Order: sequence, then structure tokens, then C-alpha cells
Amino acid sequence: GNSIAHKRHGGLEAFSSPTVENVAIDVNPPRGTRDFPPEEMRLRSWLFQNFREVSALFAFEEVDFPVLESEALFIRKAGEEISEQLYNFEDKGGRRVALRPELTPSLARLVIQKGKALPLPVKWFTIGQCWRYERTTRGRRREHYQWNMDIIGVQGVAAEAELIFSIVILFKRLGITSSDVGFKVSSRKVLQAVLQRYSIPEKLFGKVCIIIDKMDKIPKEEIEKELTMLGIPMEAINGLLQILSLKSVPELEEALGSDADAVDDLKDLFLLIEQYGCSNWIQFDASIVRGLAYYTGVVFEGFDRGGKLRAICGGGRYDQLLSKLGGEDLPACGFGFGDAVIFELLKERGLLPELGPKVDYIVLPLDPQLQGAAAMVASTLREKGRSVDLVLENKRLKWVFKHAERINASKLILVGDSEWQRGMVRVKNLCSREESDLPLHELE
Ligand SMILES: CC(=O)Nc1cnc2ccccc2c1
Repeated sequence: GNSIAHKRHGGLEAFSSPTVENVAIDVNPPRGTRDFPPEEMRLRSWLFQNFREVSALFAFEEVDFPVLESEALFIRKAGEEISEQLYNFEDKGGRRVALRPELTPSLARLVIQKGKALPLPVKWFTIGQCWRYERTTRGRRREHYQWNMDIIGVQGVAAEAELIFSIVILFKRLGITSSDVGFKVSSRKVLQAVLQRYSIPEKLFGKVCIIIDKMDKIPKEEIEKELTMLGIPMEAINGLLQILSLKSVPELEEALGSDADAVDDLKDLFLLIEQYGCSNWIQFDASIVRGLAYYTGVVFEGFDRGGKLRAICGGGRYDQLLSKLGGEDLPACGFGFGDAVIFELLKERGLLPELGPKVDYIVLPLDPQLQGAAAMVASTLREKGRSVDLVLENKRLKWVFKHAERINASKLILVGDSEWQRGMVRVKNLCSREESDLPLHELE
């Protein structure tokens, strides 16, 4: 890391001599993690504020969980990347713990904890930092923030429709249209139907899904090899790969028969989507499986029509997750929306907002004796809800005007002796340049 010399402050030169007690720390954050200085933090807060407002529009309640969970919550033997890259360790009490790689298991844990006392349907949202430990060879990030929305206790696909619609509203708020992005929708019941046809044991379902999900990342031969290693006969593999290439529900109906669960779900869902007026955002794509083992029904992902970016968001139905975690099963569905790809999309589309700092007032005591008076002026304004930057040191006007520009202040209040004696202060509008002397109670 690059050691820092505290040259700016007199008397701290000691730091520049790296003796044992003064070794300079590495000023960069740990590998794969990010700092959020003000400019980046304003963009993040802007995105998260949109997440929150959309969640409120859909009457979801905010929840939160510890970033640290028992490792057992995420140990799944389905070959998922998210489990293989778990940021796990043994704590000082000898407990096996992990930084959460996703939010859904924590949400499921809280639902189980609350048990039958919880009125259904549960509609909860959260925005949380998730972690993975990747071999640094790929230099990819080890943390990201995810917005999650989940509906627990609703059997029908009206729940999935609501979740997809909430993301459409989010996109619209960010200025993203259906010509920029779309949703690919399918159902894992398609895979289930094919595996049943070839009497593949249910317990292989999760593993098969995870292998199939890698279809667009690794060569077909590798997919076939991994499926063969699970004991799936070539005939079944060909059946799987064939059905995954379908691009319309009628084709799917042709292949599975009209009484197939998967067909019913998808017909209901596409009808709802049409009634909602969102058909141009959403398409059926049988190749969508998603990379989490616990999905059991409808799955969907938001994609960039330019084809350059990874999935923007994704989700689906997970009706058996609660029982897998030892609870009573409840129908459940949800999605995760990460904070990385969306910014790449917004940047590419020129949709990043220009967010600068904004302050209503700067208050400047014209001499040190008036610091208290200036503080009183500042608190009067703050009690009225105005943002005030109170100058805390004896600064020259030249600095104050430069500072006002930097923090984008609207007005400057000069607390001067002669005015103060008359209970007045000098207010300077930094846009119109007009000035006036006002009594304290007239400031707004
Ligand atoms: C593009 C990106 O940052 N992805 C990312 C970054 N960190 C993660 C951490 C946990 C799980 C998934 C993650 C995904």
C-alpha cells in the first residue's frame, strides 16, 4: 500500500518516520472493496432513494439483518458459485460464520423465527451489502449492495408479476426504457417436467439447474460432461438442451403438453403482464434458469438489450427454501438488484444525474468575538430546517467566497459588529448578488 506522509499538519512529521509504532497504514480499502467519498456516495444515495421510494409505492416494509450470519445458512451442496465463494471463517468463539453472500436466506430465517405470528402476505424489502471471497486472480469486487424485494405467502404468479412491475417502475424512474432493457422470464418447472419425463431423481434438481445456468458461460460439451457425471443419461440431456432453446410459450406447450404446470404459470403470468401494459418489457426465454439452487418456479432476469452487460437483476419463486432451513414451508418469491451493472448501464446511456453538494446558508462571523453570535444565527436557521455551514475559523472573505462556490451555498450571512448591535445580520444572495440587512426573526 502507499504510505502517507502527514505533511499537511505541522508537528505530525513523526508519522513520516516508519518506526514500529508509527507504521503508515495502507490508505486503500481492502482488495475488492470500495470507499464511497462524497461524489460516489451521492450517486449511491440517489439510487438507493429510488429503491426505497419504489418499495414504498408497492407497500413493502423495510427490514434488515446482520451482515454476519451462521455459515450454515448458506452451505448448500448444489455447486453454486455463491457457496463456493463464501466469505466464511471461524470466530473467536469457535463459531463457523460467514459474511452474507445474498439476503434471501436471512429473510427466510427471520420469517421462520417470527413463525405463525406473522400475518401473510409478508412484503419486505432491504438494501444490504453482500460479500464473496473470490481468488483475486480475477480482480473482481468482493462486495456489492443489493436491493431485495420478497413476497411470502402468495401461491399465484400475481406475486411474481408485482415484483417484475416494481422493477419496471424503478427503471422508468431512472430514465431507462423498454428499448434499453428487458426481462427474460421462464419457470424451473420446465426443467422439472423434463427430469420427471426421464425419471431423474428429484434430489438432483438443484444441481442440474446450476449446471444448466452455466450454459452461456462454459462450452456445451462441458455442460454435457457435468450432467453425465450426475448420472443423467444422454437422452435426457438432449431433451433438456432441446427444450431450453424454446422462445415462446406456445412452443413450450407443444413440447410439454397443455396441462403442464410450467405452461399454466407462464400463461397466467404473461396475461397479467399484458393487462398491466408491460408486454414490451418482457419475453419468455426457456434458457433462463438463474444460478441459485433454491428456485422452484418462475425465474426472471433483467437484461441490457445491447447485450454487453451482465444481468442487471434477477429473481424467482422459492417455495421450498423455508423447509430447507428447517421451517414450515410457505410460498415465496423475490428478487435481487445489484448496485454494479445498473451504474454501467446508466453511464452508457448518459443517464447518470449531475449531483453536487447543496447548502442553503454559509454563516460567517466577521471577527472571532462574534463566533457565538454566528452560532446562534446558524441554530435559528437550522431549527427552521435550513442547512447551514457555519464558518468555524477566522477566514478571509476571499476563502469564504471560494468555499461557498465549492459547497454550492445559496446565501451568505455576515455577522458583523455594527449590525449585530442593532440585532441585524447582512444577507448576501450568492446568485443574484443582492444584499440586505435583516433582523434574525426575518431569516427564513
Ligand atoms: C459486478 C459485481 O460487483 N458483482 C458482485 C460483487 N460482489 C458480490 C458479492 C457477493 C455476491 C455477489 C457479488 C457480485
